[in-house]
Amino acid sequence: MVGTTGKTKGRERPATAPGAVRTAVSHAQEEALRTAVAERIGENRFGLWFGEGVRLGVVDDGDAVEVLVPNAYFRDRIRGGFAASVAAAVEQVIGRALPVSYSVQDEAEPRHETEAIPERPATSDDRRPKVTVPIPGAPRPSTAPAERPAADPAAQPHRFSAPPGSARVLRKLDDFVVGPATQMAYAAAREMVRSAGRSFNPLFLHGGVGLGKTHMLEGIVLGMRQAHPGLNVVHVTAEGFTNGFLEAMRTASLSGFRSRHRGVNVLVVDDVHFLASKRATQEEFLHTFNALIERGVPIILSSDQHPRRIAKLTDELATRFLGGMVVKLDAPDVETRKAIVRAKAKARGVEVPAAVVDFIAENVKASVRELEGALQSVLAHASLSNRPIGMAVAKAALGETIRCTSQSIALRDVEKSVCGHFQVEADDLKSGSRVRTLAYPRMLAMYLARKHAGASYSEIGRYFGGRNHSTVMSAEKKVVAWLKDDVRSPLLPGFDSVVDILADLESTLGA
Ligand SMILES: Nc1ncnc2c1ncn2[C@@H]1O[C@H](COP(=O)(O)OP(=O)(O)OP(=O)(O)O)[C@@H](O)[C@H]1O
Repeated sequence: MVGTTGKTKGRERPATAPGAVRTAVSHAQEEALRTAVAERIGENRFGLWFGEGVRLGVVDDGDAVEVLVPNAYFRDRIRGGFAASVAAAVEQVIGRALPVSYSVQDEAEPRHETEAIPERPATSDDRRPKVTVPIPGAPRPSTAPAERPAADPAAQPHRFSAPPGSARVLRKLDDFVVGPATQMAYAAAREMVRSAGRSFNPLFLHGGVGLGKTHMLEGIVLGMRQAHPGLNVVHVTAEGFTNGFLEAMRTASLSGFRSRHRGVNVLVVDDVHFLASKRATQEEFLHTFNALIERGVPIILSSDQHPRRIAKLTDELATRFLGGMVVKLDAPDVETRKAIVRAKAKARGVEVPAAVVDFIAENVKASVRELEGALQSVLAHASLSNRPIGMAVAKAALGETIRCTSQSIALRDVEKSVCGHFQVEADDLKSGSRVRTLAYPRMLAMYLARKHAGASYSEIGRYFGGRNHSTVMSAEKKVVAWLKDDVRSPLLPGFDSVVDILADLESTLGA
């Protein structure tokens, strides 16, 4: 049995051809269509616009062709720029002209049922797309499948929930580019897969946005299925779990909800920070967690915060999350960023000159998602302007982004980041209070503002409560001294030292 809940983010190629929702699509036919389009528009453009996330399929019993794209931008660009080439390719491969429709993946109406934990109620404020994984011809099991060996695990994408955004191939651990900032998390993920939770349990991954947590969870899901084919791996988001729980309460079907979650062999939960402040769901999750841990079921969790820093998470849950292995993913260093850009370009079948790789990696630092976006932007510029991928195009594509990024690490960002981390109000941070819980964060804020916002001592003093420049200078001195002595800090639970706190704040700032 599987769950289908999740969030929408970076998409990969969908697990199932778009045509599968209307009719079984021949893989060979899709490949032929892709080749015919590529021949017409050239490999580079094809790699850019028809690579990851775009599918071509004959649908409606051979009477139409559907191009399934990841978002409206792609739809407009492909339809606007390549409709004639697609139509000609269709005529060549199918032997006659067929109408071609362009659908955005998340907007495509699912027409084929999937096996899924029916746990997501449709609510009016539910902004996330309904997630279904079409399985052409697959029988729909009415109960959780018993553990059974799979002949080819990779060929059974329906046995776990496709997460967020969904009908797409899960990302592999092998495609995760490892650097010093993620080495430990990566090793832990591999070990979790190898030992299926016997070395430690749970595994809790945390880190800032777009740093690869979901990618790693997906890699674990795939790895588990390959290494332990009989296991029932369920992958949900905390939001999905919450919605499922609320719906089960509303419809008096709690026992079904419980048996679905407590009967799994591996539970993977993304974004557990979503449980913050949700007392009843936390209570339910705690019982699920306990039941699984007692049976030795591997649990893998991700969050944007350390368990101790998830606001309003009960102590019971935080303690349990801390009971296995807690590992942080940090922002990649420049060499890793270069390796990531090279890997992403290679995956698209595009050659990017070393100077352009360096330019992107040296200037886009905040997250891997932004790095991917920057590469996409450079490739799109080159394609749309019919120019080779070079420094001129890269600068034109990213100049504005880079300018905005450096300007945006401004005082208010520092303030926001510090307030968020220490959970204090901006007004209090700027107040005259000297209590340590405010004075220490204020000093760190001043230090960061000096280091990253390029502001003068006086500007910083004025901003943080109308203080004079000497206050800022002495705050900076103090923080430098803390760093030098590697002071252990009681300031923030979950962090050992001021170095850790600052590293975390700087990664939030994208510095
Ligand atoms: N080290 C890496 N190597 C290759 N790709 C990566 C790496 N880190 C992140 N990515 C890619 O960056 C994108 C964003 O990653 P992902 O969605 O896993 O981030 P996240 O940490 O879950 O973000 P969020 O907190 O917003 O949920 C994905 O396309 C992912 O494949």
